[in-house]
Amino acid sequence: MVGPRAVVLAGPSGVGKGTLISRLQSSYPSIFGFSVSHTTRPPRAAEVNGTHYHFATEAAFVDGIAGGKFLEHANVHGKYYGTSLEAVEQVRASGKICILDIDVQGCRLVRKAGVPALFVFVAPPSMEELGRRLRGRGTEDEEAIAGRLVVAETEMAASKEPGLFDTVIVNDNLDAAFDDLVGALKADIAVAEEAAFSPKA
Ligand SMILES: Nc1ncnc2c1ncn2[C@@H]1O[C@H](COP(=O)(O)OP(=O)(O)OP(=O)(O)O)[C@@H](O)[C@H]1O
Repeated sequence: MVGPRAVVLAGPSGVGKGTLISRLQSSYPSIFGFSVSHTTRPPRAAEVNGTHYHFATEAAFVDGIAGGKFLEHANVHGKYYGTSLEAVEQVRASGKICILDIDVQGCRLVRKAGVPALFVFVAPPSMEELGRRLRGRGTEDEEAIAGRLVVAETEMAASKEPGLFDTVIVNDNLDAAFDDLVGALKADIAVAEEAAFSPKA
């Protein structure tokens, strides 16, 4: 089975990507899936290799980067994290739509790798509203919020880059944005529903 294409959600921090993703999952259980990331950080107590993360040594991870294994990767406080092409393919092979919540640079790499996906940019109604949401969430201090707002300007510019995003959804009213997202994914959801409800051979 080929399976449905992935959905890539990008957009400034605080725009509501996580909120939209939770809603997709609760409205369509068993249709969406997440790829299992690789990391070089040690497993925590209850974490299972291959389920929560693929735990890797730094040497193996660095080899993987050189070998083009990762669609995107980052080093956070000295530990590597990455999404492998194979992990995304595994979700697709299971018949689910793989959700990728990545930054604009990651989108460029996923495009370049030729991964079949719908590329969605989630935009705020305004920078003022984006700032309000970041403050309202209460998870970052003022300095971090200011930094995120600066990055957001660059991301907004990238959203206009020709051929990068298939659609831009403005998350003003959450219900309307969710309807737009589901509308853009209509055909993909139908493919995944077919896979979920047809008996496996
Ligand atoms: N349409 C909306 N109207 C008002 N508030 C919203 C809307 N969508 C999301 N929010 C709120 O904005 C805040 C940021 O949303 P969320 O955490 O989903 O953003 P995010 O894009 O996933 O951010 P990050 O990339 O930093 O994880 C949350 O407090 C959320 O409840």
